[in-house]
Amino acid sequence: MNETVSSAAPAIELRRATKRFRTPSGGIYTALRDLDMTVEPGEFCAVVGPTGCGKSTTLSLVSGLEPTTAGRTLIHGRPVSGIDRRVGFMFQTDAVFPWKSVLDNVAAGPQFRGTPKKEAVDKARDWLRRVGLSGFEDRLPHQLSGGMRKRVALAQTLINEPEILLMDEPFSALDVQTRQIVSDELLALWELTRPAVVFVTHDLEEAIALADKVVVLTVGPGTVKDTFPIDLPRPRTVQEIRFHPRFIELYERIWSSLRDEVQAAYDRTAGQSPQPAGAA
Ligand SMILES: Nc1ncnc2c1ncn2[C@@H]1O[C@H](COP(=O)(O)OP(=O)(O)OP(=O)(O)O)[C@@H](O)[C@H]1O
Repeated sequence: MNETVSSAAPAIELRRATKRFRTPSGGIYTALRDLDMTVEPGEFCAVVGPTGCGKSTTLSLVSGLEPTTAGRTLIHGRPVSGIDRRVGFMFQTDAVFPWKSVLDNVAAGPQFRGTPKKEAVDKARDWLRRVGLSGFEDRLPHQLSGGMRKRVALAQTLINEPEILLMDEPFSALDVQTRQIVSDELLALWELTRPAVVFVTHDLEEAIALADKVVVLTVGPGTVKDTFPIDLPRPRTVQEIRFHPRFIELYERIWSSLRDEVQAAYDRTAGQSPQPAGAA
């Protein structure tokens, strides 16, 4: 495929993507089935769904951590074949070297990618400034608050200038106020570099406040139930956008789609089998 084709292609495309895992007892478990999803370059997509529906598995396919069993997963029009340098990740738990300073942690990514140390450190200093951590360069990660550690994680991820950013409940360990502040910082930084984002969350308010579209997955095997464009104005402040009348309308519409899936997942775990007969 030539560059013209790939630059016009969506940043991420899952086409009838199916993922089956082998279980410890030798059976097959279908986590995702025929999932179709597209994320355009620069688009912020949030994914919500009940517990165990395959949200993290979807990210694993896009990241190349797990191969797609059937169907296709494409990045910029090309099938994913392993870890791609254009893809950045941010998870619930921070990926830091606990013995390294904040500055060295942020500089580590570019250094691994071959940037000379001085240049990497200068760049790291600049990113720490952007996330409001100037003056904390010499601290060790455990000497920071949870919110500050998240800002380090943002700097660590964005310093590599990913074209695609995969975020798996990145702020769920934070208290509500800190979470909102860090979410605003994420939006401001996203506006600067505009990667395509897939943001997995259990929090529908967070999904609507951040995203350009919200994808609702069904109870497992996960597939796309509905996709809702979020036509709220930008720039947004997550603390305030939730008072917008349109926010409340969107919340009601999306929740009415999500509610049945959440209930079905709950019923399934309340004493029944992990997957209904014949689902695999
Ligand atoms: N490596 C694996 N082997 C077997 N089953 C797996 C594996 N990884 C995930 N699964 C199963 O696939 C299903 C989807 O898991 P996944 O973590 O993607 O769900 P999720 O929607 O992210 O869940 P949660 O909302 O609870 O974080 C789950 O039932 C899980 O147990």
